[in-house]
Amino acid sequence: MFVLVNLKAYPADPVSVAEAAATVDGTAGVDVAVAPQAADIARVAQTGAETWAQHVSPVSHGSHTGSTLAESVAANGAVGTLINHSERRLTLADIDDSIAAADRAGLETVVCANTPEQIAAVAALGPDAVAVEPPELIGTGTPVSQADPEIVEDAVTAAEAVDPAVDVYCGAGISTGEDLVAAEELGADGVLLASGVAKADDPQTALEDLVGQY
Ligand SMILES: O=C[C@H](O)COP(=O)(O)O
Repeated sequence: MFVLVNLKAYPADPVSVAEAAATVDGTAGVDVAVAPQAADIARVAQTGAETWAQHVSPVSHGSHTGSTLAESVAANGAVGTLINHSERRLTLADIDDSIAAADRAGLETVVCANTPEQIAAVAALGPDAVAVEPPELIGTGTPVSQADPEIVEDAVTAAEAVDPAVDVYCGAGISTGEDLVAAEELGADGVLLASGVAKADDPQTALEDLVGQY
């Protein structure tokens, strides 16, 4: 089971969370990675935690002020990237170009989508994985696996029909080991989570509990 902890723009200390993630990584068959702000990628990667970008721009080297270059995040230690997170939406053409940019840089790709229909569309673009997240549940603490289990099952079916090689993750409101088990039982290969760890009083304990309860 893969767990990607997205730190978004929360004020949690990215290095402390990464150190905690590195400590629990691999426990009970759970692989834990951290996606910090782009500016924090290098120091997060230096902790030894598996480090991801939250976004890469659909561009290569050139005149693209303000971009997040896939080659740059890879050079600073990221091994993968989210694309089209619900809070960083892209056009379908830009999703395609961001996947191409990530592929050029050797980054793994997880493309997010809101619905099973969108999951089918982005799975056709050849990412390593897709992630379904109902926006209305993000940050609520109500796990998608409880509030809308059908969307996870339908996303798994939709991705499988397009490309069985594409892994399927789910996210929104996930914070406990029980949520991980529920996601897995719905067919997910992993989860995205954020507030359950980044906004916890003690992110290390939150991660230890998450993995310990799985
Ligand atoms: O990338 C993570 C997701 O948007 C889930 O966020 P959440 O765990 O705060 O609901």
